Amino acid sequence: MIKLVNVSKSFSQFKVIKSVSLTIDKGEVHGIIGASGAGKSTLLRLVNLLELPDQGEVEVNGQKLTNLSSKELRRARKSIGMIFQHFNLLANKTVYENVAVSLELANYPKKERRDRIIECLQFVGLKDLIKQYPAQLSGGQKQRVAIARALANNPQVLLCDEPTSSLDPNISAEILGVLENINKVLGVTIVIVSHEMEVIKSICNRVTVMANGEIYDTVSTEPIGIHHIDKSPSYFVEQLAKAGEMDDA
Ligand SMILES: Nc1ncnc2c1ncn2[C@@H]1O[C@H](COP(=O)(O)OP(=O)(O)OP(=O)(O)O)[C@@H](O)[C@H]1O
Repeated sequence: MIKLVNVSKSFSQFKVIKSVSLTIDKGEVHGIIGASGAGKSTLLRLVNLLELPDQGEVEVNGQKLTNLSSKELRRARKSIGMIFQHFNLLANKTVYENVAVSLELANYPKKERRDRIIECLQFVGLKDLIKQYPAQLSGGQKQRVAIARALANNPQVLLCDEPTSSLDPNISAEILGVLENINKVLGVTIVIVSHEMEVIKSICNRVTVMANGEIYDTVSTEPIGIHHIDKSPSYFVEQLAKAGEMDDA
């Protein structure tokens, strides 16, 4: 599904990705974790050629992206969705229009656009907010819009760059639930960059650990499930009481 072969990338003189080879199979939820500056986001952006590699080959869905013309690359990118830590929504467009833009850019048949937009917003649980602007939404709702936008063109792969890092733990859990659903229900292969081990352990079945621009290891894992935190006031009081008991001990 995704194959990187000896991919390297430098910014100025600094080699950020050093001859990395990685294969991700169809249907995986693949995590990429590592310390800050390890090269996780750059590696993810190399998968859809948002960053062009200096060397090496990138193949997605059986197509060598590194061999394509810019027109062919635009077409190939329809099957690769992406979401970001800060959502990257268009502030002057409504929820509906944010999703519509992605279909317009892809020349999706005009007559079918409305149904497709509603379908995607329904999938992420936002059908009732189509007329709102991003500023009127919570962080979790903004990320859901970004997910709907990424899903609109029926991608085979969804790249997620720190998708929950701006969200509180409960909202993170909800977004992870949406991503898990996309993988299970729609069969989309997911690659998720995160510096949070809890996030990676919750839904990933294979994980690449990066260090200094290289792959330190890739391991198969059993997802432990998404941890929803109790939001009730009694839970907070209980936790504070426990902390007090530990201080007394
Ligand atoms: N466009 C760029 N121009 C110059 N340097 C860059 C650029 N993008 C990334 N870098 C540098 O490349 C290195 C790897 O960055 P990258 O964002 O891939 O790491 P990361 O593992 O995702 O880190 P973090 O978790 O902090 O986001 C860093 O030293 C970063 O400063």
